[in-house]
Amino acid sequence: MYKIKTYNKISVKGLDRFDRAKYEVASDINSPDGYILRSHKLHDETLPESVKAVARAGAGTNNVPVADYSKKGVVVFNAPGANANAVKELVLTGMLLSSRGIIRGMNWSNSLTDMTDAGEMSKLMEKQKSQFAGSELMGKTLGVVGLGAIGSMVAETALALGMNVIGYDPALSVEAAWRLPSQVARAENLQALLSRSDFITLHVPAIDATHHLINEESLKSVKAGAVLLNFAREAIVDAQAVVQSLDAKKLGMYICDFPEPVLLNRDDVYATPHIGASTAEAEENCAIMVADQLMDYLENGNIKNSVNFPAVQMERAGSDSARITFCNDNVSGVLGNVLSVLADHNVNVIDMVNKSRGELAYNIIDVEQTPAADVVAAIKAVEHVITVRVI
Ligand SMILES: NC(=O)c1ccc[n+]([C@@H]2O[C@H](COP(=O)([O-])OP(=O)(O)OC[C@H]3O[C@@H](n4cnc5c(N)ncnc54)[C@H](O)[C@@H]3O)[C@@H](O)[C@H]2O)c1
Ligand SMILES: O=C(O)[C@H](O)COP(=O)(O)O
Repeated sequence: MYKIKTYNKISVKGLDRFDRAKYEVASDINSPDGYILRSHKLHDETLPESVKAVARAGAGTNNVPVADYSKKGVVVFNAPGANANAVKELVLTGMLLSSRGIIRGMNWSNSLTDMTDAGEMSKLMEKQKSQFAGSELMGKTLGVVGLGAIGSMVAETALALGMNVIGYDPALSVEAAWRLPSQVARAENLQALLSRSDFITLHVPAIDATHHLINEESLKSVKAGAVLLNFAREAIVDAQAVVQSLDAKKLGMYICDFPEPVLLNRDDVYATPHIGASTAEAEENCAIMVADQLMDYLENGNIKNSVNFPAVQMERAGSDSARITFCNDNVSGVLGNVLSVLADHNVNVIDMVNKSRGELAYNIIDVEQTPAADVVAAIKAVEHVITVRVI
């Protein structure tokens, strides 16, 4: 029986993927084999030794101490792209809200509670409406910082609305580059993007390199009146610097998914409470994706969409074969030494795969018979081996 501990509200559609004959799934569980979570922060928690994998039902993994878990051989999964459409739609909403007098206009309408005559109200409205006039998105320039799953979708939608789109992404993957519409112009650097954009939208992960990417210095480059949208992470933007720029009438508006005390009750800030991925569809997509990935890892050792381990998949060699998986420091000789252990114990290898990523290597070895406990112990004792499983 595998045990899965859940944190946060995980879609039932995802949890229902776990066959309850093989899995116990609960928020309160001892010695779990795996976690499924959303934004719950794991940095200050002790990880039980039983945990083999952590599945983040979402995109950002900055709430997981990934480097620390890598050293322990714990696989961290996420759900790339599974909530991208939800975020894209909210970014689009933010752009529309910031360019038209929607919120101020609605607030004004709702303030007319003393009026009882519809005709009078209509007359007043026609007289006052010019103060809520806005501008159109068509023809404006959108700068997209980070052109991954969300950034590329936002870029595509903006193009469809008749906007000009420029993008900046120094770490763009080949796969993401293929996805990108050819009309997206490339900005050489962040400053060039900021100086040309009417709207700037951020879609980068929260990592050291992106901490306060938008700060007092970078805000000097924005066009007067530009709108900044941050549906990525709080840490990417220095909110204090944003407020100063807004007060100086440099930045026009700040639309974000991360309220901070300094941002509250301002007409030029709209801050939603981290609801970018909070749609039924996105929650389902994410939960289903990570549940499937977690099960395939626990039952077969296969790894897909991990943020710290290489992608590794291998068909089972046969129904009566056994599978050994192990991860190790990515140094030479470890696989050879493990194979020597198997040879010394007359364990015949049928098929195997070995892949590495950064400082880690991961291996799946199918063997003719289930290895005895002393064989597993001998593999574990090989220098640089971190974890071993027989499944
Ligand atoms: N508000 C929400 O609810 C919500 C929902 C989903 C994702 N997010 C956040 O959005 C982020 C992006 O999500 P995604 O699904 O598009 O991820 P992704 O991994 O598909 O894309 C991120 C992109 O950022 C690029 N990048 C990395 N460092 C960069 C830098 N310094 N400058 C410019 N580009 C850089 C990468 O190359 C990649 O193309 C997530 O990491 C998460 O923090 C927030
Ligand atoms: O990185 C993400 O996927 C989002 O920030 C969503 O977070 P949530 O799952 O807590 O809504």
